[in-house]
Amino acid sequence: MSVRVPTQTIDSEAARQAALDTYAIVDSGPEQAFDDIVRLAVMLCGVYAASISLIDRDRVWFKAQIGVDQPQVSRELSLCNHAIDQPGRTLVIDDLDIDPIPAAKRRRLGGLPPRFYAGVPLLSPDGYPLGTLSVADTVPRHLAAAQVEGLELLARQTQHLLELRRLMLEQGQLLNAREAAAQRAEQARAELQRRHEELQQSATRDPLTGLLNRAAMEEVLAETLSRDPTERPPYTLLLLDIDHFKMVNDVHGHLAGDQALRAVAQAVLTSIRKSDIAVRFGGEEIVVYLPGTALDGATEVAQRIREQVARAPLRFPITVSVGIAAGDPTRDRPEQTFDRADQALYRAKAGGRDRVVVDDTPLFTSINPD
Ligand SMILES: Nc1nc2c(ncn2[C@@H]2O[C@H](COP(=O)(O)OP(=O)(O)OP(=O)(O)O)[C@@H](O)[C@H]2O)c(=O)[nH]1
Repeated sequence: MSVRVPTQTIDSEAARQAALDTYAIVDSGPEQAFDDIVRLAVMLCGVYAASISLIDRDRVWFKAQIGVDQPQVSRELSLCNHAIDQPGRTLVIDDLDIDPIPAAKRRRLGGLPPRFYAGVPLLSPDGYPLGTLSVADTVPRHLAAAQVEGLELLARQTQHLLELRRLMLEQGQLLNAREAAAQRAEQARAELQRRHEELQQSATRDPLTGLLNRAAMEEVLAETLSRDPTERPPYTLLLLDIDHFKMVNDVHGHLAGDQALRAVAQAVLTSIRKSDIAVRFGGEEIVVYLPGTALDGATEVAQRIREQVARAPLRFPITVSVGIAAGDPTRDRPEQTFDRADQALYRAKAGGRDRVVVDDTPLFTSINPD
């Protein structure tokens, strides 16, 4: 790490503090790497005490220390605070009795006042002094040039550790920001999808029964007809109508009629497969399209619906009549199949209602004029 030492002394305490805050290190827990450095400093200089001191607003806090009595001291009482007055230089005072710093008077190392002090300022890459790596003793001392140089090397390693910590914090923040942005994007996408589905639902569903509405049926029909007839499977159509529904409304009221309609729709939905399509075609008329289903299968479905309707939990009994017709896309058009189902329904009504009637027109007579 190359550190640009400012040519002037600290021109802004606020900027210095801001630089320190970017490391989020003050009041953090002990870390082996920092502890190792103060241990090495003690061994290198053969002194009683060493510390990595960080200068916070109005206190000096020790990230790592050996032989220092307090976990933190006020700035006025700190020798390190004095050492950063000249951020680019190591401060060495062999004997504080001869060369006194007022703060030293009230500091204690193992209960005794310090006599020797050497501190290397720790700088941010912008040159702001963050604190010091310092050694101290209760007796006067003199460091050899190699020891001072070694102490400065250890200070540089401490700066590397600080930078590593800041980079990891930034990475973490970046990751968090990215995750938060991805989460927000996903939420927005889900919301859009939900609203789209809601709109789709309201545009294609009959609100009373939840069945597809006629507009949706036209859409499905158009889409189906756009495909090659040979790719479309044969199918059956059920045309279902509630019996004497006018009377249900007249006798029990329109709301009860609505309930009956919902019960019939429910009976239809629980009797068909996912691939089948049920449409509220008119007032109380429901069309069910059963692709790939032959007449006998469709008759079973229709009977199931009839039985379910008969068991519907309503205050009054209701029945349905069903007409069924088979369609073959390679031979007849949908309206022809629909007409045949309608005729079968007519016969069910005429035959006494509450029944299923299958169209018996031989398929080969149903010729597609196109
Ligand atoms: N409650 C309610 N009634 C509806 C709704 N849509 C249509 N109807 C009623 O359904 C009744 C249909 O009656 P008709 O077509 O005369 O037939 P029906 O009384 O069922 O007699 P058949 O079909 O011959 O058994 C009318 O009274 C409509 O008002 C609806 O959404 N809710």
